[in-house]
Amino acid sequence: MTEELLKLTNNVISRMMLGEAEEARDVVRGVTQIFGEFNVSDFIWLFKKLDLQGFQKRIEDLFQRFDTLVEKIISKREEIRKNKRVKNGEIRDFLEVLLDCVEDESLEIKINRVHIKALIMDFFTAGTDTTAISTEWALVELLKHPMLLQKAREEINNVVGNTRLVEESDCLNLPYLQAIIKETFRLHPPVPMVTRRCVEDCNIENYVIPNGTLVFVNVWSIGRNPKYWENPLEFRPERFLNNGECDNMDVRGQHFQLLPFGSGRRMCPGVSLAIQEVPALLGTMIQCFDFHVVDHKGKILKGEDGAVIDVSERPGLTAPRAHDLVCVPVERSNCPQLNVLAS
Ligand code: HEM
Repeated sequence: MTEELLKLTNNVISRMMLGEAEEARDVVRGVTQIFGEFNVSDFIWLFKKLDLQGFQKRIEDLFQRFDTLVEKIISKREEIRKNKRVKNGEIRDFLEVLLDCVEDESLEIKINRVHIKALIMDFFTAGTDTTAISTEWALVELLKHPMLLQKAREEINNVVGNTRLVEESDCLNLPYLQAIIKETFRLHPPVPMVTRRCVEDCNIENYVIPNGTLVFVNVWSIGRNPKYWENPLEFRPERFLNNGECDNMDVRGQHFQLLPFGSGRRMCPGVSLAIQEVPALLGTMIQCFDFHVVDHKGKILKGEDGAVIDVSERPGLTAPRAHDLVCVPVERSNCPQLNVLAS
């Protein structure tokens, strides 16, 4: 499941940006992993110039692989643009818009090929792993709590029915599904730490934080703090519901006890996309499939056994599961796709 979800979110971002599905998964996982690793040379001045853990070589290798991939895509598109006239009303992808900007002499802020590559890298890194991780954690929690899964399915069945798939536009009418996703963001924020650079000396509760300090906001720990959350380690989507409707706590950085997308002007610019993509994806999956989880010995876990699914995390810029989620999706008998085929 881990691999398939990453493939899917990679394809979504790739088709929006580049108009085609390009394989950047391995590079993206490599980048997010290296971001979170402890580099001795960053902390011990004497070792500053030594690359004791081989980071430099890994970074250069990732850079080369990504650069070759994007260079090939941009060159191919430039060739196509030479021979093509833009038609009115034509839907254009992100790369097309950026290449227009490179050619536009009148722009106040000029952008060049290096900027385009950086933006593509940024969006791949920030928008694929995060979305896949959120969906995977939500699915894991539902598999561990079959009653909640059942409730989510009933809601989908009542609101959407079984003649069509869940769509993004349905999500507003699926408060329980939304609560599941908020609860997943609380317990398993895909980006566990948000960083800020202190721009002036300040004093917080008698701690002096000098100008220039890099400050880490531990979003993961805030989401599990009993000061803000009742029984914080319990996965309970109901905490976000008020008389069956979504409460007013959102994930857009206004409620500081829940900051999966950060806050302020550097908060995640992909939030609007993510909060449509994750529920639509999770909703469709639980609408269409039952999942039989396979443990690390290859044994299929059923019923109560599902509760033992491992929930340890792997460190990095993002916080994915330490072990891939391996499960067998079994098509449900009243799956909308089957119904469409039968009619
Ligand atoms: C569930 C999905 C996602 C989560 C949890 C998430 C979370 C975050 C967080 C916590 C930050 C740092 C914010 C801060 O410092 O205050 C961030 C930054 C960013 N995100 Fe997301 N993100 C997600 C999806 C996306 C998507 C789909 C895109 C793009 C299509 C995206 C693009 C970005 C970019 C470009 C930045 C850097 C912004 C900057 O430094 O100014 N993210 N994201």
